[in-house]
Amino acid sequence: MTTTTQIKTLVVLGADGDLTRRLLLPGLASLLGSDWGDARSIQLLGAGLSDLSDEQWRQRVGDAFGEGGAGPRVSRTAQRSRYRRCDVTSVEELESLLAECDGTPALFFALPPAITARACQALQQLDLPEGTVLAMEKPFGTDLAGARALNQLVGTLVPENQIFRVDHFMGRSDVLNLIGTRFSNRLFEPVWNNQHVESIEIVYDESLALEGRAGYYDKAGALVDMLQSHLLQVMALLMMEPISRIDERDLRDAKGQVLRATRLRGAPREASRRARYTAGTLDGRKLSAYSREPGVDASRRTETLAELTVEVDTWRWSGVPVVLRSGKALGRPRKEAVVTLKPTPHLPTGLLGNDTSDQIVIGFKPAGLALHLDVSGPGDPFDLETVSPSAELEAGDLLAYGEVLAGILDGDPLLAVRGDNAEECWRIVEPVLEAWREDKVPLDTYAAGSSGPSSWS
Ligand SMILES: O=C1O[C@H](COP(=O)(O)O)[C@@H](O)[C@H](O)[C@H]1O
Repeated sequence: MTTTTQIKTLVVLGADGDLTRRLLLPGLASLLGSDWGDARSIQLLGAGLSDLSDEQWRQRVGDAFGEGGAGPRVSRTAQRSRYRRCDVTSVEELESLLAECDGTPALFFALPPAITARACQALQQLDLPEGTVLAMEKPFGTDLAGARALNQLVGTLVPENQIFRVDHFMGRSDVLNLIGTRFSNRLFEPVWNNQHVESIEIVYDESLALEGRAGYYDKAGALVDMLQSHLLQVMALLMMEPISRIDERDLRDAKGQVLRATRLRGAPREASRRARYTAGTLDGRKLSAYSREPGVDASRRTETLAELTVEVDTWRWSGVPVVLRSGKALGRPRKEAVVTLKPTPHLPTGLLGNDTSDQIVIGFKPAGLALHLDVSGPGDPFDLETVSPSAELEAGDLLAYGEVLAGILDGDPLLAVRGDNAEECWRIVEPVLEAWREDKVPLDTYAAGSSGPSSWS
């Protein structure tokens, strides 16, 4: 179900922050420059603690818009946008901000969870215009109890379908491709179960290091930054039951069913690994150890590489290990979901088999699709070798944040994370967070630029 009121003003709370500049504004520019922008216009109102004049703000918007796509419509929105200095935890200041909105607003909280919660408490004192939409960045809360409390709080402000818990992976065409690939080809569904699948791996290994984000990252770590949010969403799309239609209810119900059935494959000691990078060389660039990065509190023991093995307890998936892994400063970036099939029940005697398993690989950044199959090799036709027919896929027209913003501004929560699903993601990782806090799982190390701890291979 979507809201019927049209959003007229996008209010960015935390407009002076890094996320707004790096992701949100370029995403908005890509949306305004698309067909969507032909039919719709939007007022942009930035709010933050910095003292910025409208002119300074417009300059920032113009620069960030330049990264998402220029064009007259895009520059017009930048030139008309306004900025207000605002303490978002103050009822009076929020009230004046809302009074400046033209028509129904979408409030985008580009803020840490604790400030978002305080801003929502302040909003409880105000009457929000009918149809107001609230959009919140990840992480949604900092643990299960926090996510539950935040869900209750935002639930007092607007109905669930007007709450957009943003996960930009859900706006990425290479991730949404999981739906198209799975459900528009007969090839995959018959083997998409524990009778045929041996294991699943969802990996997002990045060569990016901290990129000046210590203030946020050091408190989150790889597990919360990537697995708790993005990779569990990818897993839910990859493993959900076929849906009847692309609508928010079908899709979010199907994802929820997977998430509710997901548990760690054993105790955290067996089902999780963590590591942190030490000094090394990446793409010819010398990187210092994570612990020596400006803004890092070494005593916090934040991991920069996290791995979890989970299982989805359903008839379809029971017994299949699912490995989720993501890390920073890795020498061999690898961003993909790999479905490994079981060996055939019998290889005809006389056929010299490869001992590799068939695999279906769905690539993210770059988007792609590959199959690894055994076929007759050169020379002796009964001596098999592995081939990998593959296709590179084009990226979608919109940046991920553009896609996500389209949903927010149209009031369609299809790509947003529903409250119950956000809580499930915390429930899944909570035992690991606790075990890591209590140091029950060793913190391994790897050199920046390597492919991870040597003991992991
Ligand atoms: O949300 C995040 O995602 C990025 C990876 O996503 P991408 O679309 O930029 O490839 C990750 O680098 C960052 O740490 C995390 O906060």
